[in-house]
Amino acid sequence: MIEVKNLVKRYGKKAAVDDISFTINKGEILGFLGPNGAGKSTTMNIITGYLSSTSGTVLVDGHDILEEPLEAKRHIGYLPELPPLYVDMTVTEYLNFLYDLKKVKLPRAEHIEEICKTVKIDHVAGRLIKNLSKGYRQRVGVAGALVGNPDVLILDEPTVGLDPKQIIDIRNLIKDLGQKHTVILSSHILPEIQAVCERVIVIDKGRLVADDTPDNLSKVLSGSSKVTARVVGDEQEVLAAIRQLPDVQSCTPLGSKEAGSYEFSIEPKEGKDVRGALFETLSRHGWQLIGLKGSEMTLEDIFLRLVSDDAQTSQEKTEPEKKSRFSKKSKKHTGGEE
Ligand SMILES: Nc1ncnc2c1ncn2[C@@H]1O[C@H](COP(=O)(O)OP(=O)(O)OP(=O)(O)O)[C@@H](O)[C@H]1O
Repeated sequence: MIEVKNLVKRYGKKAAVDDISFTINKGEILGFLGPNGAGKSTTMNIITGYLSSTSGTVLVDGHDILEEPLEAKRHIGYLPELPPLYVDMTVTEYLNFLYDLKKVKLPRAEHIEEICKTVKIDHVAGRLIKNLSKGYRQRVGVAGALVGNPDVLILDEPTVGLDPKQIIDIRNLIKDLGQKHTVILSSHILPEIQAVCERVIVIDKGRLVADDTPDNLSKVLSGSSKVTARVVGDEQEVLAAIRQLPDVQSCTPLGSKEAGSYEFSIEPKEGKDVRGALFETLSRHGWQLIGLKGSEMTLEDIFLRLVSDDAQTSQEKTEPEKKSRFSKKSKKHTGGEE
C-alpha cells in the first residue's frame, strides 16, 4: 500500500531522515516509534505530501507522492497531532467543509452520516466543536481524516492530552478502523503501540533501527523462553531442584513476594523450554507452582535498548549479538533494502 524507498531529508548538512526504507501492506496497523527529533514527523509529512524529500521515493498505492500528488493524496487521511478544527462550526458543518475542500464525490449526506456513526459522534453532530470535550474533539479530528474514505489513515500522537477513559476509547476506535483501513500510528506512548499495532517501526536519529512485530522484538531481544516461577516451598530446596534440571542454564532466586512463596528467574539452555520439566519436578516434591510468566521485555525496554546508548546498562553493552540478530529481522521486513 505504501512503499518508502531510500528516503532522505536534509536540512543543511543535517539529515533529519537518513536513508529509510520500509513498506506498509494493506490492512496493517503500523506503529511509528522514536524519541523527540528522531524524524517521525518529517517522514510522515513526506508520506502525506506536505514536505518534499531530498532524495528517495514514496509510493502510495503505486502513485509517486511527488509526481502524482493528487492521486496519491486521495488515498491518505491525516490526523496531525493538533488537528486544525474550526471550533465555531458544528461537527456536521466542519465535516461538510472538509468534504468540499477534498472535492469528495461520494453521496454527501450518507458519507458524513456513516463517518459520524463509525467514530461514534452521531449524537453530537449538531453541537459546536468548541463545546465538546477533548476526547470528542479528537474523534472529530479522526472523522475529518476519514472524509473521502481514504485507504490509509495516518494518526500523529492521537491520544496526547486525553484522560485514561478517552485514551481507551480512541485506542479501540483505532483498532476498529484498522479493520477497513491501513493505519500508521505515531506515538511516544509505548504501551499504546503494543496494545494497538501489529507491527512497529522504530527510528532514531533519522535511521530505521527496528521493524518487526512488538512480540517478535520482545522475544528476539530478551531471549525467547526465560521464565519467572513463583513456588510455595523451601527456597533453598526449590532452588537446588530447579538447578538440577538438565535444560536449565541458570536459576536466580528473587526472594519472597508473598508469604510462604518464593520467586525464581530461570534461564533455559539455548533453544530449550523448561516449563514442562519444571512443573513435573515441583509437583513430584509436593511444591505448588502458583505463578509462571515469561520474562519478556516491554516495548519500552526494547526501545531504550535500541535507540539510546546512554540508557544501556553495562550488561546490555556486552550483548551486541542480540542487536545484530535483530537487525537481520529488520532487513527481512524492509525487503533487504538498506
Ligand atoms: N524545518 C526544519 N529545519 C531544520 N531542522 C529541522 C526542521 N524540521 C525538523 N528539523 C530537525 O530534524 C530532526 C527530525 O525532526 P522531526 O520533527 O521529524 O522529529 P520527530 O521524531 O517528529 O520528533 P517529535 O516527536 O519531537 O516531533 C530534528 O532534529 C529537528 O530539529
